Order: sequence, then C-alpha cells, then structure tokens
Amino acid sequence: MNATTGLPFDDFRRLLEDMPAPDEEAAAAVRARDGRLTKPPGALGRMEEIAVWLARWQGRHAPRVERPVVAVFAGNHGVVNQGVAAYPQAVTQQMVANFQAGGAAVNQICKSFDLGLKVFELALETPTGDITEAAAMEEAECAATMAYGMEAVAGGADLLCIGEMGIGNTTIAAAICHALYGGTAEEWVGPGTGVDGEGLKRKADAVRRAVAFHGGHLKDPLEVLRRLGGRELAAMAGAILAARHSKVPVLIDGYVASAAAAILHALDPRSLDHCLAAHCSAEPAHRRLLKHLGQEPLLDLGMRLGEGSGAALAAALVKAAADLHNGMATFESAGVSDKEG
Ligand SMILES: Cc1cc2ncn([C@H]3O[C@H](COP(=O)(O)O)[C@@H](O)[C@H]3O)c2cc1C
Ligand SMILES: O=C(O)c1cccnc1
Repeated sequence: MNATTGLPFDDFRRLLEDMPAPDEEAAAAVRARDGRLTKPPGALGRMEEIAVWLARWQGRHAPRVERPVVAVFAGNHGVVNQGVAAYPQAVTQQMVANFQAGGAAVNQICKSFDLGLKVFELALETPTGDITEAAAMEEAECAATMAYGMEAVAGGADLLCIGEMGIGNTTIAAAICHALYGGTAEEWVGPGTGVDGEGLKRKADAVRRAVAFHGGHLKDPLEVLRRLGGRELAAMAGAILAARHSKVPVLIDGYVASAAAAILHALDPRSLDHCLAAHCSAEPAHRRLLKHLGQEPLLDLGMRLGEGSGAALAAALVKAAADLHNGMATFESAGVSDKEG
C-alpha cells in the first residue's frame, strides 16, 4: 500500500466491489450427499448447514478443514489514558509473549484441536491516537494495517479464526458500534476485563465524547475505522476480506472481532457472507451487535476473553461438520434401509 498516493483506501474499496460469489454448485452437492447419509434428514441440525456453508465459500465439494488457522492481532490504544481499562497497557505486549510461549488460553484450544496459531504484533510501542481527542490513525496507516492483516491467509489456510489482543479495545469496539448503529453509549459499553462502577461510567463517557468529537465525519465506515478504531481492528477487517478473496471461510470471535467485521458489513452486508459468528460473548452488547450483523452465534458459553478463543473452540465444530459430511456412510454403501425400506 503506497502511503503517498493520497487515496490509500481505494485498493480496499476495489477488493470489496470485486468479491467472489458463493459456489452454489458446491453447496448443492453437499445437500445432495447429505440426503443420502445414514441418518434421518436434518438430524444433525445446524452441523449440516455448516457443511453447506463451508463448501459454498471454499468453492469445493467435498468441503475440508485440514489447515485451520487462528490469527490473533495485537494493538495498543491511546484511549486507555481515559481510565477505561482494568489492566495496564503493558499487558498487551506481555500477552503476546505468552502466546509465543504457549501459555495463553488460545494456545490450549489450538493444541486441543490441532489449529495453527499466527500472532501479528502491530506497533505496540506506539499506541494509536486517543479517540476522545484525535483520530486513532492516519488514512495511510490504517490502509497499510488492513493490508498487513491480509497476510493472515498468505501461507495457506482452509478455515480462518479471527482474534485480537489489545488492552482497552472493548472501548474501541463500543465506539465503533455507537458510531455505526446509534443508540446510547451506555448500550454499547460493558465490563470488558472487569471495569465497573466509576470505571464503567468513564468508559461510557469516553465513548460518547469520542463519537461527538468525530461527529460529522462518520458516514463512511472506513472513516469510522480510521478515527475510532485501532490497528488490530483494521488488520482483522483486512484479514476477513482477504479470506473472502482466497476462498477461506471465517469464524469471528467476540465483541471486538465482531466490531471489526461490522465495518465491512456497513460497507457491504454481503462482505460477511463467508463468516460465521463463533460465539456470543458475555460482553453485554455483543448480542445486539450480532443482531445488526444478522448472525446467530454457534456457541454461547459465557466466555469474555477475546484472543480468538471462542472462534478456536467453534473451529472444532466446523471440523466435525466436515468430517461428518465426508466420513459418514450412505444408505447404499452401508446397506442401511432408507424410510421406504
Ligand atoms: C491477562 C489478559 C489476557 C487477555 N486475553 C484477552 N484479553 C482481552 O481483554 C482486552 C480487552 O478488554 P479491555 O477493553 O477491558 O481492556 C483485550 O486485550 C482482549 O483480547 C485479555 C485481557 C487480559 C487482562
Ligand atoms: O468479547 C470479546 O471480544 C471480549 C470481551 C472481553 C474482553 N476482551 C474481549
């Protein structure tokens, strides 16, 4: 991405205009085989629909999950100066080291289900602008960070889980949602890692002030991302769009990852058709956000961690959906009598 051309968002907008369509032939092939598998029709419920979704967006029958990848993007946020986070900013970098050492929650889930893990560290030593009084990023930087996020699928993957690490980023997610969907700041903020009482009031106040400060410049969703977002959110948006172009279905993690996805959805609702919401976070506004995105979460386990942990867990379901579809016998091959005998 060239930082000097003046219109660096243009490449991204072109990729949005040029998105691959769903492969309905592959989807129909899944439905046809599914009808012959040794089970009553529909008995595997949503697992059957997951197999259809995989084939539709991988563009192939049979759908397969052989190289699932979890991408975790880490960024730091100037807005922590407003006293909106329960933990110190240094935790972002420390958790990146923990991911690399294999000690974080997401590492264990990746180990359980044999998922690859890629960690992207985004200029942690230079937090983005404090959104209550400045834009988070310049346009060139925001566009370059989206382009960097596209690397998530560069090494090859057949399922991508999107996650993040960034102290303060539930405030950023709330500001994006407030800008995109209106309502009150209070409706979009929640405890994050554990702020309550005065801290929660400060958080809502920061979100309200940020949206007021940038008011009048928030019609374009990419401006919402640049002004109110953060590097890991820009990178997640880039990764989701790159995955679409590479025929890689995507699992979106919690509230923060969904807020990054909401930027794409606001630009073009079809841009998330290759994505499923992995889970519903315990962060209270996540359910409301998922409604705006038209997504029904796969899991609802009361988790509120981030790191891609919910997406990684849901990857196990998606793997199982592919294995069920591909591995089950048909009535003919197993010699099992169908309804008509
Ligand atoms: C030890 C630790 C590990 C984490 N892993 C993910 N997050 C999560 O919490 C942060 C967002 O919450 P807030 O907006 O309240 O700061 C993000 O870094 C997110 O990924 C963590 C947070 C902590 C403290
Ligand atoms: O749902 C999330 O993404 C989330 C919730 C709390 C803290 N960090 C992330």
